[in-house]
Amino acid sequence: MKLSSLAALGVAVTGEADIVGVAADNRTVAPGDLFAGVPGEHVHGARFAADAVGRGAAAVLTDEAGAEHVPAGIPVAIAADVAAVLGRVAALVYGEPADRLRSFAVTGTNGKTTTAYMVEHILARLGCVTGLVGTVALQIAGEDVPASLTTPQPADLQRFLADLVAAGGTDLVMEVSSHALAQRRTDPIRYTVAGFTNLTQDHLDYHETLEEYFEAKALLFAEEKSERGVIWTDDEYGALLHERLMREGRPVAWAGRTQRDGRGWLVEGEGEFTLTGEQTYTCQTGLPGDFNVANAALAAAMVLEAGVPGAETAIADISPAVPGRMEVLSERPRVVVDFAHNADALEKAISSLRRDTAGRLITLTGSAGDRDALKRPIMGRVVAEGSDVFYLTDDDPHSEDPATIRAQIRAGAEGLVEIREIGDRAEAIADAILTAGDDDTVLLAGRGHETIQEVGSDLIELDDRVVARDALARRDRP
Ligand SMILES: CC(=O)N[C@H]1[C@@H](OP(=O)(O)OP(=O)(O)OC[C@H]2O[C@@H](n3ccc(=O)[nH]c3=O)[C@H](O)[C@@H]2O)O[C@H](CO)[C@@H](O)[C@@H]1O[C@H](C)C(=O)N[C@@H](C)C(=O)N[C@H](CCC(=O)O)C(=O)O
Ligand SMILES: Nc1ncnc2c1ncn2[C@@H]1O[C@H](COP(=O)(O)OP(=O)(O)OP(=O)(O)O)[C@@H](O)[C@H]1O
Repeated sequence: MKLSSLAALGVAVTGEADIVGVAADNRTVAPGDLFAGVPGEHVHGARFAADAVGRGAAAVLTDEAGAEHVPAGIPVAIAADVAAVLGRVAALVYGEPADRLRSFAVTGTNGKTTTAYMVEHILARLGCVTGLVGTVALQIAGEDVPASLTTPQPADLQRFLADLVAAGGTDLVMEVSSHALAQRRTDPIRYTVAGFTNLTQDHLDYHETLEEYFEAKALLFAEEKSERGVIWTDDEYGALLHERLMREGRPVAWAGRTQRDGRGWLVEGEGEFTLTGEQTYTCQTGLPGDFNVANAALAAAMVLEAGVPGAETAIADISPAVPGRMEVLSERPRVVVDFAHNADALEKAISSLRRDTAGRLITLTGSAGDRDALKRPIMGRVVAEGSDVFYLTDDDPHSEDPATIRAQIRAGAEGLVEIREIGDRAEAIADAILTAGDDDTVLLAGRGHETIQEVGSDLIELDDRVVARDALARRDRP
C-alpha cells in the first residue's frame, strides 16, 4: 500500500513509500513496515525511529512532537493522535481483514477468558476456523501464537487478523479488556456480536472510579463497535447497560435467570440448563461453579444471536478445557487451581467449592503488586469469611514489597480465620497440600495458567499446577 493512501484517514503525509506492514515497537519492525512512534506513559515511541529505519522501516507515523526524532529524508505521516488512528491505519495496510470475519467480543471483569473459550468451542464444533485472542492464548485454529496483553496493541491485532484470514479463518473470538477499549486498541473492528459478563471492583489503579470503568466497558456496545449486544443481566451493571441500550434502540438481547423486557434468553437449571428464547434449547457445561453456567449461557446466546447455522446443536455441550480456570488437579484431597484474583471471583469460586466439600475449605492466595491495592483487604475478608484455613502468600509482587502486600490482605482477614502466612508461594502450596485431609478442598487462587512469577525485575518459573502435582505425588509416597 502507498503511504499517501493514509491521507484518507486525515493524516498529513510527506514523501511516498510502499508499506507492507505496521509495527509500533522498533524491536518488531520488518523491512517495508510503517513504524508507528506512539507517545506512551514512559517514553515517546518516536525516539526509536532511527533504530526502526535501521531495521528496514519504510516510513514513520507519529505526531508533531515525535516528528523531530524522524531521520531526515524518511517519508513521514503526522497524525494529531497517533494511538487513536493507529488501528484504522493498520487495518487499511492489512486490507481490512476484520471485514472478512464474523467476530465475537467478550468484555466484563470476570469470565472473559472462559466465555471466549466457550464461544470458540461451539464454533469449532461447527467446523469454523477460528482465531482466539485473550489472556491465556492467541490462537489460530487451535495453534498458539505468542502474546503478552489480553487485547493486543492495534498494529499487532490487525496483523494477527490478516494472518487469520490468510489461514482460511472464518471467525474471530476476542476478549476485550477495558484498557483496550479506553485506548481504542480494537478500532476499527465492528464485532458481529459483543457480550458482557459482569462488572465488579478491579483495575481501579487504571480507571479512577467504578463508573469510569463501566463507561470504558460500555464503549464496546456502541453502534460503531458492534452490530448487536448480549448482556448477562443478573449482574447489576449488566442490567444498567441493558436498560441503556434498550433506551437507545440498539439491537440487544439479555441473558439471565430473571425474565426481562425485550429479546432475551432465560436460563434455568444448573450443570444441565435450558435456554429459552424463541425456542427452548438444552445445554450443559462440565465446568464447575454456577458462574460457569452463566458464562456458558452467555456464550450460547452470543452464537445464537449471530445466527450461526447449526448453533442449536453445537450448544448442547459447552465444556472446553480452559487452562487454570477451576482446573481440578485431584479429588482426595480436591485441589483446584483458579485464576480468581479479585473479591468477586474469589467469593464465587469459594462458595461454589464450599457446597461440595465435606471437610475443610483451604484457600491459598496473594495479590499482584503494582496493581489495584484497594481490592486487597476486601479479598482478605472474602477469603476469611468463606474458608476454614487461609494460606496467605505472594502473587507477582512486581516492584512492591511482598510483605506489605500480604499485610494489606491480612488487614481484611485478621481474627476471622486461621491464617498461615508463607511468602514463598511454592512452599505455601506444598504445605497446604501436604497438611490437607482427604475430605478437604484446597483452592489455589490467583495465578491460574501463569508460569512466570515477577519478583522485582526477576522472572521466576512458577506454575501452581506443577508445584501442586509435585506435592500430591509426595503425599502418595508411603
Ligand atoms: C497502561 C498500558 O496499557 N500500557 C501499555 C502501553 O505502555 P506505555 O504507554 O507505558 O508505553 P511506553 O513504554 O511509554 O512506550 C511507548 C511506545 O514506545 C514503544 N517502544 C517502547 C520501548 C522500546 O524500546 N521501543 C518501543 O518502540 C512502545 O511499543 C509504545 O508503542 O503500551 C505498551 C506497549 O504496547 C504496553 O506494553 C503497555 O501495557 C502494559 C505492559 C500493561 O500492563 N497493560 C495492562 C494494564 C493492560 O493493558 N491490561 C489489559 C488486561 C487487563 C485485564 O486483566 O482485564 C490487557 O488488555 O492486557
Ligand atoms: N461469570 C463469572 N462471574 C464471576 N467470577 C467468574 C466468572 N467467570 C469466571 N470467574 C472467576 O474469575 C476468574 C477469571 O476467569 P476468566 O479468566 O474467565 O476471566 P477474565 O475476565 O478473562 O479475567 P482476566 O481479565 O483477569 O484475564 C476465574 O478463575 C473464576 O474464578
